[in-house]
Amino acid sequence: MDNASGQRPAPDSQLPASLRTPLRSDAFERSEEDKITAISGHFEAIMRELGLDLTDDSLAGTPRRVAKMYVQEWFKGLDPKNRPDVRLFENRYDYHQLLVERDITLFSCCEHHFVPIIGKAHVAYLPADNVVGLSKLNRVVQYYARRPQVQERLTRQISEELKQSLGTDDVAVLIEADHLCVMSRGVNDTSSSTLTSEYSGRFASDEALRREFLRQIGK
Ligand SMILES: Nc1nc2c(ncn2[C@@H]2O[C@H](COP(=O)(O)OP(=O)(O)OP(=O)(O)O)[C@@H](O)[C@H]2O)c(=O)[nH]1
Ligand SMILES: [Zn+2]
Repeated sequence: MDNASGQRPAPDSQLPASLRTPLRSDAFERSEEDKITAISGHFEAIMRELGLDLTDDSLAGTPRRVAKMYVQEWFKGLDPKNRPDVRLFENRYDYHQLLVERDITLFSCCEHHFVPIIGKAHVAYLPADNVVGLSKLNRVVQYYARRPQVQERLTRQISEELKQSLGTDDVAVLIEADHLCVMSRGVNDTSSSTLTSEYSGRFASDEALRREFLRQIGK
């Protein structure tokens, strides 16, 4: 998504500085293929250091598989070219009540341990002059999730993007997620989960609206 001058937008320039994912200014100067080749070499070094035999036919392709997974799947939301184009439609039907998109699949990666964060996002808004194509809500969640993340920043990035794209402050975001860094290592707690929320506009000021949102997502 290059701008009119043919330049790639700076990463996260649509967000306030405090909400941007920390990225260097040269983050996207190298091609995807160059990144995959370099990461593949680094991952091969990790495997060698662990003592694994890379001539084994099952392990031989792993460094490149991991590198492709990082660049093209797990972390594709770092690259501004993958930011979804949020299509709006004129609100001809005058629908101004709560719209909730619940149970959006969320797959992210803990930026402290590089292991998965798995959960659900629930988003809602009050349509004003425009309504949004529903799938774009899922796409916004996925774009910001597919990065090294902490759940708090992810929640606020989604909220900020939706407010800007939908042209309204009346937005709610709630994320419930399991952190594999908590479940599979460290405290090894497999029953706890983490809930974060961001309420803006009328969701912040109107408790009944907030309760209705929570009721609709089964909370
Ligand atoms: N606030 C927040 N913390 C997170 C998130 N994901 C992981 N963490 C925490 O990040 C912290 C990193 O703390 P450290 O003490 O540096 O790391 P650690 O020694 O691996 O910590 P333990 O997990 O307690 O073993 C841990 O407490 C993690 O649970 C997140 O999304 N938000
Ligand atoms: Zn972690």
